[in-house]
Formats: sequence, structure tokens, C-alpha cells
Amino acid sequence: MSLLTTRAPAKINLTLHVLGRRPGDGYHALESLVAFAEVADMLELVPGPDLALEVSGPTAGPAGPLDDNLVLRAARHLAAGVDGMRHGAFRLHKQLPVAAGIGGGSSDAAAALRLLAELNRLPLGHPAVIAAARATGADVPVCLDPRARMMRGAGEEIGPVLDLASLPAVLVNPGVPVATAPVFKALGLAVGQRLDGAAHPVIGSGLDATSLLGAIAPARNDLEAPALTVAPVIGEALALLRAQGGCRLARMSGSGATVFAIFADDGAAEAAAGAIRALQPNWWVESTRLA
Ligand SMILES: C[C@@](CO)(OP(=O)(O)O)[C@H](O)COP(=O)(O)OP(=O)(O)OC[C@H]1O[C@@H](n2ccc(N)nc2=O)[C@H](O)[C@@H]1O
Ligand SMILES: Nc1ncnc2c1ncn2[C@@H]1O[C@H](COP(=O)(O)OP(=O)(O)O)[C@@H](O)[C@H]1O
Repeated sequence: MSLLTTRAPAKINLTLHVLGRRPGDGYHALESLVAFAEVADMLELVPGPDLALEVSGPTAGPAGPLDDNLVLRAARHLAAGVDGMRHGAFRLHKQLPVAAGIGGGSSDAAAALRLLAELNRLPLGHPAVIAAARATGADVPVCLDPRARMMRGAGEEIGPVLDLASLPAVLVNPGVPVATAPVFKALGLAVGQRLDGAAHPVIGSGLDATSLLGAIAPARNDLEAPALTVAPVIGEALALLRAQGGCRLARMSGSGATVFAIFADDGAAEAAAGAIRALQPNWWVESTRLA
């Protein structure tokens, strides 16, 4: 088989409720509506005898050492579960911001598993693929087939695809890397502790943009407050988005620092992105759609 290629889109948590901290592994139990943006990293695989990785692109440096890259980690986890697994040389074009709450590394890992599954003629639902995704990171399972769904547990429970209207949006990362673990830690929950915030709204398939916005508006990202203590600049990014004409909702994604806003239409989103870029030329600002 010759060159295989796939996109690794940014993951956006349209909502993220923390239900508590699990006994046992101490991971936080979540309920999150996850969607994906058009903006993406790109991953290629040239099948061959050696497992290898080359990373290029504007955020190749911040993604860290090659050997620790989540693409290689995912490949190694899958190899542990598939006898004689075929692999090869990966080429990653990295352009998503790193440690940004948009699961760039998780999406890259999931993309690697998609390409390896294709090469080895494994369905994405194969137990070895699922196990490799879970072993690589909490956000990897939801990125395996990147379409809008509910994610529960610590990320291992994935709901059915939700056929939702695609939402015109702007993504803003204020340039500060934010690691995930310290944000969860700043919530300050004891192992076994449960939270009793308002229940997550039920998200049905087939919602149009107005109904979807109405459904998610009362929901929350419970990591926003702790992330603001770690990186106060997130508040500035949210305020700037909320000040733009046509902004319907602005919220943080994941553990930050990327924030997103939903706009009335693509024109309003593009105008807002232009205005924010002019004010903050060093921030990462993308007008996109979420689905
Ligand atoms: C918060 C979320 C929301 O989608 O996204 P990001 O902000 O990373 O994009 C995810 O739950 C992140 O998933 P991921 O980034 O894959 O997490 P992992 O590498 O598995 O875990 C990093 C650390 O975060 C904490 N962690 C992660 C997930 C979870 N449900 N509970 C946790 O407590 C643990 O301390 C863990 O050691
Ligand atoms: N392919 C990759 N892309 C980005 N980060 C990677 C990758 N492989 C490993 N990492 C490491 O994983 C950490 C989390 O990265 P990332 O997935 O971008 O975070 P987030 O989920 O918060 O957006 C980074 O600190 C980085 O060192």
C-alpha cells in the first residue's frame, strides 16, 4: 500500500461538566459535548519496515521530543495488541497550538491509529484499537472518529455520532501553554468526591444551530475557573470574543487556554477573527466551523 493520509482536527469541548473525582485512579469523571473544527494537523504514513516519525510545521518545536510524541506512543500501544502489526514512517505537519485544550496531540494519536487500522485492515471499533486509544490518553478515544458526540467517564465512554448543525466559530489561543494536570488539580477535589452542579442538558441528534446554542448555553466548562487561576490571560481572550459583534456564546475548551465563540454566521466570525488578530497579532486566531 502506498502513502496514507488523514487530518487531525482540533477538538472543542462545547461543554465540560466535572461530576467528581473517581475512587481508584483519581481521574475526574466528565460529561462533555465534543465537536471538531475544520482547522487541523495533517498526518501521513509511508508503509515500511521501520516505525519512524518526522514533524514539521509551526508548532513542531513545542510538541516536544520525537520519541515522546503521541503519534509514536499510540503506534507502540497498538503494536502491543496486534501481532505482526504493519507500520512505517509517519510525517506530521503540526500547526495546532500545543497544550491548548484542543487535544492536538490526542487528535494526532487518533489519526495515527486510523492510519494503522487502515493499513492493517482493522475496523476502528477493534478492541486493540480502542485499547491503544485509551492507553495513549483520556481524549484519544473521542478523536478516533472525529465527529460530534458526548464523552463520559474519564473519556473512555463515547456516545453515538450526533448529527448537529455546523456552527460558525472563532478559536483564540492567547499563546500561553496550559498543561492539563495542574488545571484538574486546581479544582481541588479529593479522590472519591462528587460534585452536584446542574445536570448536563440532553443533546439530541439533528439539532439546528439555534436549538443547539439554546441547549448548550446553560451548560458550563467547569475547568474554566481553575484554568483562569493558572493562566489569567484566558479571561482577556474571553472578554475580547464577547465584545465582537454577532458573538452568541464564548467559552473555554478543555483545560484551556484556547477559548471559542459561536457566531451568527461565517461573515461575523471572519470579521471577529480579523478584529482580534489586529489587536493581538501574537495570538492564534482562527475562524472555522464546529461540527
Ligand atoms: C481536559 C480534556 C477534556 O477533553 O482535554 P484537554 O484540555 O487535555 O484538551 C481531557 O479530559 C484531557 O485529556 P488528555 O489530555 O488526553 O488527558 P491525559 O493525558 O490522559 O491526562 C492528563 C492528566 O489530566 C488529569 N485528568 C485527565 C482526564 C480526566 N478525565 N481526569 C483527570 O484528572 C490527570 O491528572 C492526568 O494525569
Ligand atoms: N503530536 C503532539 N502534538 C502536541 N503535543 C504533543 C504531541 N505529542 C506529544 N505531545 C505532548 O503532549 C502535551 C499535550 O499536548 P496537547 O495534546 O497539545 O494538549 P491539549 O490536549 O491540552 O491541547 C504537550 O505538552 C506535548 O509535549
